[in-house]
Amino acid sequence: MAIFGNDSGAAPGVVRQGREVTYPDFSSPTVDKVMVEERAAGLGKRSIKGPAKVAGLKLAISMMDLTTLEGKDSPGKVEQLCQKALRPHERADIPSCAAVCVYPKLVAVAKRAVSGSTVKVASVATAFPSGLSTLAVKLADVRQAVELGADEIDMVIDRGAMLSGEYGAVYDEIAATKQACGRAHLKVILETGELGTYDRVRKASRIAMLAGADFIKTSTGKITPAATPPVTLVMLEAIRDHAQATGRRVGMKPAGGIRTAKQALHYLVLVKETLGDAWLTSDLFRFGASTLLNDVLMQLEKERTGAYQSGDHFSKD
Ligand SMILES: O=C[C@H](O)COP(=O)(O)O
Repeated sequence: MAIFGNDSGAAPGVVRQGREVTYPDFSSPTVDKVMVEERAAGLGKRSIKGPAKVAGLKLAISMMDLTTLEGKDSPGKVEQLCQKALRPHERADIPSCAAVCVYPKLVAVAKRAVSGSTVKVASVATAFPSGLSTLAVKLADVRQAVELGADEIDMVIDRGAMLSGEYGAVYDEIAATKQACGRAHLKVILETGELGTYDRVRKASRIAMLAGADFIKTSTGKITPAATPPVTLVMLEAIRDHAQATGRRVGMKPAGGIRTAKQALHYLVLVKETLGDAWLTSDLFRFGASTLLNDVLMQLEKERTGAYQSGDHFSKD
């Protein structure tokens, strides 16, 4: 892994808009690539069967941000998504999803559709997915989504700034976005597939948490690689260290490319082994996924009936 020449983040005493700004210490440990990949893969080999599998799959549903982020999204599609998040299956023992995740323009539709339920409305904002707008436009995007009723905001970090070592700028933008969120929870998308190294993922996680992130999230789902077990493990370790140092529990959201029940169970094992049972709740762990739900439902029906049902049995995600 690349090791940064100067790992201490923005130097104290940076002058911004005529005043001197002192940043927190952004230094973060170097990640051992081989070890993190081996550990992440090893934790995926656990065999989870029977009641433990059923419990894990139901938990995964209750932690899901059921997502649609397509240019062709419409009020009708979002209403359908909300119905599915509210009641994923006719079986009464299957929980609702944690949230739906939509573009700002569709927040009001989603909010109406889930009103009176526990399902939250999350909105991507800050010129998702590239983030390449001015800060003023990005903050306006956030404020508008919150005014429309978003309970949670999924922002993207400035990857260009992160890659060129402008850590103070990354921090400032997250802190400003947190302020613009008001009562809404902030999830900070690192877009790990563009950060290039685990060391940078680890540092970006630290910067996001220091700047006030309620959750850190791997990816937009718009580029490959998106969420992977090793990159998630790196972020979980950063969350663990932050909690130990500050007492603050930050949540984790792997997102993008998570499509199977088997993958979901693997992520749950990573969380349990790194952060413990305290994080096995939708307040501290979410899956961002557009198509995972049907596979999880199919596996749950298989556990109940002993046979796979055809995909036609489930409404399309
Ligand atoms: O935040 C969630 C992602 O955009 C969903 O990605 P996915 O379509 O690969 O599941």
